[in-house]
Amino acid sequence: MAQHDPILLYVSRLLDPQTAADAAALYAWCRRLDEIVDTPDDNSDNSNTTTRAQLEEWQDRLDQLWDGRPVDAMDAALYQCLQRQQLDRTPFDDMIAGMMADTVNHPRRIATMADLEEYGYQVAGTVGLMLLPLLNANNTTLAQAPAIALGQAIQLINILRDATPDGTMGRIYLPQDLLQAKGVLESDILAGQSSPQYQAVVQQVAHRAEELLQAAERGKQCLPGLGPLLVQIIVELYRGYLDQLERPTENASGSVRTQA
Ligand SMILES: CC(C)=CCC/C(C)=C/CC/C(C)=C/CC/C(C)=C/COP(=O)(O)OP(=O)(O)O
Repeated sequence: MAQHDPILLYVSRLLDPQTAADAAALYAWCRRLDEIVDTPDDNSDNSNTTTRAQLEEWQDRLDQLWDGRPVDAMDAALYQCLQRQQLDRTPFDDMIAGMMADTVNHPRRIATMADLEEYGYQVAGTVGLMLLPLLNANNTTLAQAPAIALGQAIQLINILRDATPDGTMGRIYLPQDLLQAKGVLESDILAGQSSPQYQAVVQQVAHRAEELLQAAERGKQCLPGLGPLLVQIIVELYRGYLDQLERPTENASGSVRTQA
C-alpha cells in the first residue's frame, strides 16, 4: 500500500548513523513479524494454525535473541542494538500478542474503541516504547504515554486509510459498537461501499486519532536534541493523511476511496 518510505526509516534520517542503524534493526524485526500475519485470509483453520505456529516460532526466536543466541544476521543486528540500548522486552512480547489476536479472532473484528486502542498499542504503540531508549528520553516514565499515543494515532490513521483493502480481505478494524450505532452494514464494508453513516464512523475514529496526535505533541519535550522535531514531522505527516481522509471522494462505482 505504502507509496512512501516506511515512517521509521523516513525519520531515522534525523538520527546519528549508529542510532539510525539500531532503528533499522528494530524496523526489520517488526516488519518480518508483520509479514507473518499480513497475508490474505482464506478463513481456513489451516491457515490460522500455520500463522499461529509461525508466531510461536517467532516468540521462540525472541527468547533466543534475548538469551544472546540470535539465529540469523537480522536478529544479530537487533542483538547488537540490545547490547547498546536499554531495551525492555515487554513491547516485543506485546507486539507478538497483538499479531496473535489477528489469528485467534477470526474473521477479524474489534468490539469497541477501547479494544481498537489496545490493538493500536500492541502493534504500533509498542514501537514508540522500543524507540524511547534510542531517542534518549530525559524522563522515560513521562515519555511513555505520549510515545504510545503517537504509535496508536499512526495505527488508527493507517486503519482508516486501508479500510477498503482490509475489507476485501474480510478484516474490519473499525469498532463494531460504533458501526452498529450508526447502522452501517457489514456487507457494505466488505464490498468497499461507502455511505454517510460509514463516513460518520470514520470521522469519530479520525477525531480520536487527532487527540492522540495532540498527546504526542504535548509529550515531545521529554526528548532531547532533534527528538521534538522528529515527533513533529511524524505528527504533521499523519495529520496530513487525516485531512485527506476527511475529504473522501467516490469513484464511479461508489466504492470507498480516499485521497490518501
Ligand atoms: C512523543 C514521544 C515522547 C516519543 C515519540 C516516539 C516515537 C517516534 C513514536 C512513533 C512510533 C512509530 C513510528 C510507530 C509506527 C508503527 C507503524 C504501525 C508503522 C507503520 O506505518 P507506515 O510506515 O505508515 O505503514 P505503511 O508502510 O503500511 O504505510
